[in-house]
Amino acid sequence: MAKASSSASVAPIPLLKDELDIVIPTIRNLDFLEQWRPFFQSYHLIIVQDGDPSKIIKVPEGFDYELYNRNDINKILGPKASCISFKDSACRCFGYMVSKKKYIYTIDDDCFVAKDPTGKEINALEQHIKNLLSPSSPFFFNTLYDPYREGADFVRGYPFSLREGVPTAVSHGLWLNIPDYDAPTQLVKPLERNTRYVDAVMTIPKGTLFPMCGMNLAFDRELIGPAMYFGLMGDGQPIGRYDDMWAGWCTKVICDHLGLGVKTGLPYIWHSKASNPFVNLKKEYKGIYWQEELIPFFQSVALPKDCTSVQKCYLELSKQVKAKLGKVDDYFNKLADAMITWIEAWDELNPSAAAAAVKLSNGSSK
Ligand SMILES: O=c1ccn([C@@H]2O[C@H](COP(=O)(O)OP(=O)(O)O[C@H]3O[C@@H](CO)[C@H](O)[C@H]3O)[C@@H](O)[C@H]2O)c(=O)[nH]1
Ligand SMILES: [Mn+2]
Repeated sequence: MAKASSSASVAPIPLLKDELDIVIPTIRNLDFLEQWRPFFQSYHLIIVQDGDPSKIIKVPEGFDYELYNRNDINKILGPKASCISFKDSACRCFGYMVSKKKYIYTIDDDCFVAKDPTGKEINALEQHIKNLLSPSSPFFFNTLYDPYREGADFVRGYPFSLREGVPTAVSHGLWLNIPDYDAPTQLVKPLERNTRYVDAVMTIPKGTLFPMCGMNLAFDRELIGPAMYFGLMGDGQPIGRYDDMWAGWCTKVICDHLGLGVKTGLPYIWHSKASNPFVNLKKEYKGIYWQEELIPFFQSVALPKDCTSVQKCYLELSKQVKAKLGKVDDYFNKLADAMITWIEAWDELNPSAAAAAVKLSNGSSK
């Protein structure tokens, strides 16, 4: 007898629907959400409005969101608001701090739904969630890339003792169309577009830094949230467009120390707008030569064994920034202080997580 099978077309419940916030930094109306509606509508949005707080940001109907402008940030954080950048996408990290969810996805408002080589629309959020919910393999490189992916596995010679992997803290997505190039590269190659879709997700090996871009990024807020400070950028600061880079370097050395994983690759988004390369050059230029000292610094960072929580790691990192980078430029002394303010503000807004971190540090979590 033919097997009767009827399944009412019940829409699957979006993964992590009540455990993930979408954080969007913005200076413009959020019409871009229309394209993301099928993928984002079930999730709560945290909109961080930068620039003039009196400007009204239009959000399309039907989205569940909270919006914070500069007045709100100042009211909530008081003097500690000084650690949140103004007039730079770095302001987005305020959204990470006020969220109460386990996971964060952050996306820029000029990023749209991309299509894979078959022409299918990419649900970037779903792929990030898959990346975060499956382990990472930072201690030994798997040449077939993500071994936990459908149709892949660990290759011959991969130690079985390492195949359990470690928890994934960060999922770093990529971009079709406008690549995230620095200003000099953008100036030299104004027409270059990224058309290459690489069907891979890989763990960034332990001990290796990477240039983390904030425009299509997800992370486990409970595992690594306090390290995702996007620094002092924009208005009144000597540098911009190094917010996500700074956060990525701090995050990676702390993930390496705590045995957490960072993945990069899928999903892709469609980055639609090239920001002005001349404006970008003005923002970036100090970072372009400073980073020649910053990278060796992060490569040489050693965190003490008793740094068992992200907060403790981050405060230790702040000390080392002051001691070793303060002589590069006084900006790093200010940044080191702002790193401390960020942790104080984070713990103030997240007291239970802070208490758990202290318990962990005192080893009293037995
Ligand atoms: O002063 C500002 C400027 C912009 N924003 C919001 O931030 C993101 C990114 O802005 P935009 O797409 O205009 O700039 P890009 O150069 O493409 O951004 C890339 O460089 C990084 C700079 O840090 C950024 O993370 C990358 O994505 C948009 O949502 C703007 O609305 C802002 O909040 N304040
Ligand atoms: Mn952009």
